[in-house]
Amino acid sequence: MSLELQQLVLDILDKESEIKDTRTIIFPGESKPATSQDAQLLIQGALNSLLSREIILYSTQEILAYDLSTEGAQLAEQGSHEARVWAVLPLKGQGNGMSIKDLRQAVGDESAKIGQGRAFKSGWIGKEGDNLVKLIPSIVDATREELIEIKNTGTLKAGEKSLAELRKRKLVVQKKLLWFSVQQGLHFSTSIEKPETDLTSEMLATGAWKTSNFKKYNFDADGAPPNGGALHPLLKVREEFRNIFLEMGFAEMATSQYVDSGFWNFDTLFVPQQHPARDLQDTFYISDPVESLPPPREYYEKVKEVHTNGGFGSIGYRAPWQPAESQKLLLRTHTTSCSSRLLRQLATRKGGFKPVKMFSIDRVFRNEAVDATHLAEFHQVEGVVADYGLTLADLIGFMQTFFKKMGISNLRFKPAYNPYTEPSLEIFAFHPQLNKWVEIGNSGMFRPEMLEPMGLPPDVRVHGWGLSLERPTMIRYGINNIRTLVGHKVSIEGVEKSAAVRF
Ligand SMILES: N[C@@H](Cc1ccccc1)C(=O)O
Repeated sequence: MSLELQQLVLDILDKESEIKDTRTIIFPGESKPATSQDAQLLIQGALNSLLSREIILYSTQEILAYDLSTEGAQLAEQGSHEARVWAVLPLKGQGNGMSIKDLRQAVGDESAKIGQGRAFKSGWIGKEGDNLVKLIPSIVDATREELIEIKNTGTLKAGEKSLAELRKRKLVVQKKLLWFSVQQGLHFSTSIEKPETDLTSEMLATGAWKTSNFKKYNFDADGAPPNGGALHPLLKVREEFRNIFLEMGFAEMATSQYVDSGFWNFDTLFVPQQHPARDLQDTFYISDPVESLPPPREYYEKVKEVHTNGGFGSIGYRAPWQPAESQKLLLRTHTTSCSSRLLRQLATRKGGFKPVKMFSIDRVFRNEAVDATHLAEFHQVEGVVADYGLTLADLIGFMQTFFKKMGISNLRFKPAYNPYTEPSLEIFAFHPQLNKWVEIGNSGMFRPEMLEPMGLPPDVRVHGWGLSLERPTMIRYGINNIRTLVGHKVSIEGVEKSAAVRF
């Protein structure tokens, strides 16, 4: 229809150079002009399309008009309430009149109620005893006539007063009527060419773009809403953890080294060089380059000494030291390598050691067989507190506050082993759906063998705790298979099930 209408408008404009009032347009196949508002809106659609190509110009004209309400439309059809009351009553002097009950039956409750009053006032009806009679043999139903006039013309010749009265009676409503005046535009032509909307590679290759007519870009049009752009669940949960740490007065530490040396990832943490976790099966070693730059000499010597011969009350591992182990390049297996760097910085900073609370949330890598609960790369959330005279009770207190802010208040701690902490505690929380205690993190007080070679004062205690970002994210979003978090969703039933019980 729009194309047909566009053509019609152009043909009229071609003949008459202007359309003053679009309500004069006769639609194809019709005999009368399309004066209705619906027709004008159709015309507006066609005009907009022509306007966008500057084929025409148009201005919008607006008038206030009146229309019948539902009740008004009904009265226009059946007659006003008062006329209907008058019509059913017998004329005075012919019989005994009609009882109110019979009147109600004849015209309905509403017409009987409203119509009686108005008919009395106009002197159309009167009483004969308890009954009603009509007083005059004929009436003019002015209300109905006015309503019909409004229906046909949108207004009343009789003027404002009658209109106001009908509006008060809620028989008519006001509405805006639109129509348009149209002129020829800059690119006026009577043939409608469908303009190109895209510049294609074919047009470029053939040179057709030079003569093509392109649709003007409409910078005011609302774009299609994109359905992407949401944050990944891991990022949302990371933000929650970050906020908890910030609320507790922690600052974020630097975690930029995905690739680190055996020295920072293991040696500084007093992880023995023969520890199974260093094994190729658990750690991704870098093949090119194989070696890191040499570690800071003086510190390196202290770390080596504590590993091989002990010190600070420790007897060390008394195992042969292999410098090559320290300089192996690897993908960090935990963010505790970053905590170690941070602590060494604190020990050597110019103004001397100051207590800190720091956290990190970042990616780590382990050479693990991928299954529903394990990935070869995941994220760790780690908190570290360094201060004078901290005790195990402080660590437990910190973790209780931290996990409470995550909505987990029922914690248990189990003695565990980390090469770099003593005592070490695994953190368990009660999972109400699984109805059992599940491990949610690992923690401990860093050993003197780790802290003292760094040069931290001997009465400084450091404790830390760590957990994965993936596990709480999976719980929060009801995800059973960790692979769902990193792309393709694998849903092998057995895998999903075992993942669910393992939390
Ligand atoms: N690095 C430990 C977590 C941890 C951090 C700090 C202290 C103790 C433990 C892990 O990978 O699980």
